[in-house]
Amino acid sequence: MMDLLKKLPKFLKIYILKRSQSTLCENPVKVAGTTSINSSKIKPYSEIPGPKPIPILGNTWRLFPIIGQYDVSDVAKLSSLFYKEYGKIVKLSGLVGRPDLLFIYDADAIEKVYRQEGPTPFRPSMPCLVKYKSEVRKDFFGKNGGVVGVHGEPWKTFRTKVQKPILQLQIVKKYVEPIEAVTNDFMQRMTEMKDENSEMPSDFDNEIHKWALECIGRVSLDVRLGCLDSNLSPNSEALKIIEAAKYALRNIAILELRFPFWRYFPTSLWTRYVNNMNFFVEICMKHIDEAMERLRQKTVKNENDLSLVERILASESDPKTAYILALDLILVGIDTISMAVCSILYQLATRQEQQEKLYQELKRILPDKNEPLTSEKLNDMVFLKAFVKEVFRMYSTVIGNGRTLQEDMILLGYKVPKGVQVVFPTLITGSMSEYVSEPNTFMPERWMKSTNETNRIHPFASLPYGYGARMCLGRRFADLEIQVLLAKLFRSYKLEYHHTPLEYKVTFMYAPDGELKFKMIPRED
Ligand code: HEM
Repeated sequence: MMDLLKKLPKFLKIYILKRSQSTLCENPVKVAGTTSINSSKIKPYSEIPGPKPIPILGNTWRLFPIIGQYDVSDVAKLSSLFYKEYGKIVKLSGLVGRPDLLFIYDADAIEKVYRQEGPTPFRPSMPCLVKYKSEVRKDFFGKNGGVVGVHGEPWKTFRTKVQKPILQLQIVKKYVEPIEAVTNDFMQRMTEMKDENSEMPSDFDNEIHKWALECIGRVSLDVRLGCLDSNLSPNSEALKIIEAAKYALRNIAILELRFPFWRYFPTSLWTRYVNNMNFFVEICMKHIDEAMERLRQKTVKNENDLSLVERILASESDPKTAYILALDLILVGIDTISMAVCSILYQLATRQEQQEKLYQELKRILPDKNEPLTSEKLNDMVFLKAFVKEVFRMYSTVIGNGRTLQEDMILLGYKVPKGVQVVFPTLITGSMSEYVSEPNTFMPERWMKSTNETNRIHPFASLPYGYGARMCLGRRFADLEIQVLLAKLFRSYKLEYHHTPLEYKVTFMYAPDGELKFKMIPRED
């Protein structure tokens, strides 16, 4: 078109350009989620379908850790009902004291929001934590609030300081051995815990939680916390940490699900929450100070020899960055991963054929089951990684993500004002036939390179770790921890499940709801 224009006489060029500008409003414009739409047909926000505001709903919808505003008890079902009843865009308004929620079940529209989120994306966060960081302990956090529950420039400044080391493959690779050591202790504990039928106890999920806690302690505090020891005394720091971890994150749901009295006066649950958070701040300071002392005593300070914590300490004059980073990683890096592991283990234990495939892959890469892991060996475990991705697609642990719009935007033909909280229901979009072929078939192979071209997956339909500048900061460590656990466990043992099939539910995250009494059978070779 431009080439053609160049060849025309000047007066004709001016005429054509003016005409095209004057008719711009009538021209089709590209709108996320549709092919094109006439801009005069863009519909007002008020016309977006959705349930009529019911005041009581406002009391049940509360912020959900990490991803935004959700009713913790049945959001997965509710989200699916919304889609069936209203279609690809659903507005939930009339929420008491909070902005509207806009659910979008369209991978193109999700892509548009992510791509236009700007340099400081805004993810709605847990109000409890926001209050704790910005009011209760303002003295400690000041302007250095970390990444979770922090927005705008303070978020960007902190994230820029820490994201290079935490996402650098060279650094993550260093943790294969330490995470393997934690995992060996966990497997030892599993063998001690199994009953006369070789089954795990009914609270096995708690043990997985301790493994996750031990892993995150090793990464963010440079220490073995000792949570996997079999005989923890009631006064031990490890036991206190295990208890506090439950209140720091899991019980946030209770605080935020009910009417938020804690916003107005300190309820007993709120006081407990604050005390637990204070305890975590102390733990982080104590272990980071010890790491700093070790670093001071190191004679050779070659950057490549430093741990994650040491790198942060070496690059910052104030240890506060390391304290606060550790706190944030602990807050969001335990339940996410432990619930994901519960789900992956359940899927493997109930899909014997696929477990056998995994075992064959592991046997090929690790002929001797006792040989140590390396990052190269983990890289070769393509079926293992594909299996995890498929679990995330069909049973997304974090069932969605969200962004608060910082600018007005046209989404699916509607003008959406800034300030609205857009929800991306990953759990639903990951199983929509227009984005994923054969969505209801559990097929890890779809994630493997060799799979044929007819296998489609829209890149924004299933994003377990989010996307863009605000994407999960711990994703490389999360992947590593999951891979190490699966490689070690399934190379040496077979897991079976012989009880009533479990339903998935959003209790805190999306995970099988019930006792994970896996039978653990040693592999002969
Ligand atoms: C399977 C386990 C995990 C899942 C599914 C998961 C998922 C997510 C998601 C969806 C987000 C929001 C991203 C966005 O807004 O685009 C997030 C944020 C975050 N995650 Fe993870 N995560 C996992 C494990 C971890 C672990 C182990 C850590 C710590 C080592 C961690 C640290 C963080 C942090 C610090 C953020 C906030 C980032 C920011 O706001 O700048 N996550 N995660």
